[in-house]
Amino acid sequence: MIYVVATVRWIPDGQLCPTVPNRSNYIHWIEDLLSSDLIPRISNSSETVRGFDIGTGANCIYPLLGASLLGWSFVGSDVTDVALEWAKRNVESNPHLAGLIEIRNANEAPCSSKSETVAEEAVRENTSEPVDSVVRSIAPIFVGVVKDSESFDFCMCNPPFFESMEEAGLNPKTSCAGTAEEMACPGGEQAFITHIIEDSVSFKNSFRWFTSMVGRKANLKLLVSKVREAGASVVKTTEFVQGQTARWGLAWSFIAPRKNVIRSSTPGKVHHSFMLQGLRRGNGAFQVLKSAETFFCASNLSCKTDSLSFSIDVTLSDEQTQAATLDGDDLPGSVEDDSTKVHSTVTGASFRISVFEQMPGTLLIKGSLLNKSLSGTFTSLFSQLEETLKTEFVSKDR
Ligand SMILES: C[S@@+](CC[C@H](N)C(=O)[O-])C[C@H]1O[C@@H](n2cnc3c(N)ncnc32)[C@H](O)[C@@H]1O
Repeated sequence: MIYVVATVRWIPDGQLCPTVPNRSNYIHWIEDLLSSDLIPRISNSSETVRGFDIGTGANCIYPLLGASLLGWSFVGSDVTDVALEWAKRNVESNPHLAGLIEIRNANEAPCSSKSETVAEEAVRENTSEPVDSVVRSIAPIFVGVVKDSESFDFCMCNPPFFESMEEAGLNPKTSCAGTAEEMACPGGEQAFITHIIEDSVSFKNSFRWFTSMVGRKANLKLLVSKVREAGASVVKTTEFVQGQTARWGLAWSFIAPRKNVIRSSTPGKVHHSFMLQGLRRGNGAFQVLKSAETFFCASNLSCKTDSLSFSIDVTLSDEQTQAATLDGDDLPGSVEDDSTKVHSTVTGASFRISVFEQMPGTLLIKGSLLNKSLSGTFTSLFSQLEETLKTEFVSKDR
């Protein structure tokens, strides 16, 4: 089991208390985006994945999760003194991660103080100005915060979703603890994310992926069209469901997609995940890991279990690989250019299953194909594993 080896120790009274499973689903979606071969990497990017968290909040939850789970480095921005001060405290209270996380004040960006005053007044007065006019009243997102020479693999954002605290209070699907600055901004999430989209055009070469969480499905549709109007070359969306709360993920990029990426006819992905929620008493990551091992051994697959990292490397023998290939499974995304096709002799296909504890009683099970072959076989085995583990460990009344 990989514990979330970061502590969010400091959250002042009234500030947003983060629910971890939804936050880590967003992180893992970004991980999938980064590992997809849809768009190339930014050429000058280093080995360590670098992210920018817009509105990191007092809890600094995304940088702490991303750094502890995946070793990513982050710049986290915010605009309120409370958020900036407490985010720094949270980073300092995790000395093993401190070198990976930098907190920046977006209000120190040029021309921000006037905008902030307008924005704060609008939230206080609960004005419902048209989105386009309030967008300009939101403090800078990237301008003056991202340095000229910098590049990031992605940005992420959990935006202030509402126009006012009254609106936040009316939404039964929202756990509303949080201050006005955290939860609301003039124009709500639509204006905030529109601001990110507009800024992203000027910073198109500084980020590989721009992403944001979206709280309302109706806004998602609208924002997708704004992203297209802005000239993005790739747009992706997803849905995150956690208990009663649904959120959506929006991602876009201005980098040209790889030319002639041909998907093989076999459907399959290189990463899969599912959650085990409401584990029966007495069960935890260790029992789930052992049960997953038994499942693969029973299918005559070779397993190497690492109880320290709570992962299993599963390998198909050459014969099993050849048999699956003959059954029609192939490379998930063979790259073809005009003149050459990449052929591959598939041997010893393998994948890794990892068990992460999200919170007591909730585990995230992740599967990653290690050598990108036999994605169809991997997909099918992973969905059988999901069914087996859910039947064994999760109460039926959930
Ligand atoms: C909903 S909270 C998210 C906090 C944290 N990321 C989380 O997921 O719990 C939104 C945050 O955005 C910050 N914020 C508002 N305008 C901003 C801007 N222009 N740049 C950076 N942060 C901003 C707020 O102060 C608040 O901390």
